[in-house]
Amino acid sequence: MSLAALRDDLVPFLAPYLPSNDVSAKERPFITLTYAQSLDSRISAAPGVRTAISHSETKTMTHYLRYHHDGILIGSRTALADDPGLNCKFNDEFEKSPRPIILDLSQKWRFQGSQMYTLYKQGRGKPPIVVVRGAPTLRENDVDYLIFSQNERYIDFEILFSRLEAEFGLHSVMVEGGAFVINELLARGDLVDSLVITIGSVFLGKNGVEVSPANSLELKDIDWWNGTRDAIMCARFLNPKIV
Ligand SMILES: NC(=O)C1=CN([C@@H]2O[C@H](COP(=O)(O)OP(=O)(O)OC[C@H]3O[C@@H](n4cnc5c(N)ncnc54)[C@H](O)[C@@H]3O)[C@@H](O)[C@H]2O)C=CC1
Ligand SMILES: Nc1nc(O)c(N)c(N[C@@H]2O[C@H](COP(=O)(O)O)[C@@H](O)[C@H]2O)n1
Repeated sequence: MSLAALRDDLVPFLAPYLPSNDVSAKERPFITLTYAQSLDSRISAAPGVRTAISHSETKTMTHYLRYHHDGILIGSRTALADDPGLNCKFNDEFEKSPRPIILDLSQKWRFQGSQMYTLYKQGRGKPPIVVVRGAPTLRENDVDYLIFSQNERYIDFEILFSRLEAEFGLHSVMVEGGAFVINELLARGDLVDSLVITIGSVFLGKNGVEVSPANSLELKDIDWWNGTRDAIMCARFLNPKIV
């Protein structure tokens, strides 16, 4: 199904927070942390339940962000629970789809049979990079594997992002979730260049999957957009040092 048209005022609103076209050599990609949350800071109604929070206006905004990024990163539980497409439907410019990156150290998720696979085979999405620990137990066609040492329990995002730039030439990556990944990145403001949060006018309640940083955080360069049912906050971290 086609997306709703992008609201005109979203273009100047988002412009200062988008990756620049500067392709000079950098150590890591431009990182945008972006997700949709409820008023009570939940990103889904319950663990493993795909939950629509965004209005059609802000859904289109997400695809506009996808249009502007080389990669899109999610954790394995989001891949397994949501079976997301992660392509770019903005103006049906599927060739602008970002490269999906799945953090799946123990290789529980499969590309074959997924929505991403269907879209790729239809020429409407890109094949994924799967981040694994040790040699992949199963190598799927068209998947690139980014292999970390067997000893790694959790990957350091600084190293991951540098490798995505150096080995795959990704100059910009948007991190979409889920909660585990978002909370990790909220603690690594030094790695996040832009924060784009959609706030839906809904409460999801105590069973919902919560996002919240371990410590308080201050933001700068804050701007708000008001839509029919959602708001979007764009910002940067004020003191992006690990505490
Ligand atoms: N509303 C929204 O914008 C979004 C909502 N969601 C929702 O989030 C929920 C899933 O969130 P979670 O359960 O928190 O899982 P998650 O999607 O954050 O995945 C967590 C898993 O990712 C891997 N991982 C994360 N960080 C890692 C690291 N540093 N190194 C190695 N592996 C790492 C691990 O396997 C970990 O168990 C789903 O219900 C989904 O619908 C997901 C994305 C966006
Ligand atoms: N922006 C946004 N709003 C919501 O309400 C959401 N539930 C999400 N979820 C994220 O989008 C992925 C689905 O992508 P496709 O539409 O299948 O391409 C989902 O896996 C979450 O990462 N995002």
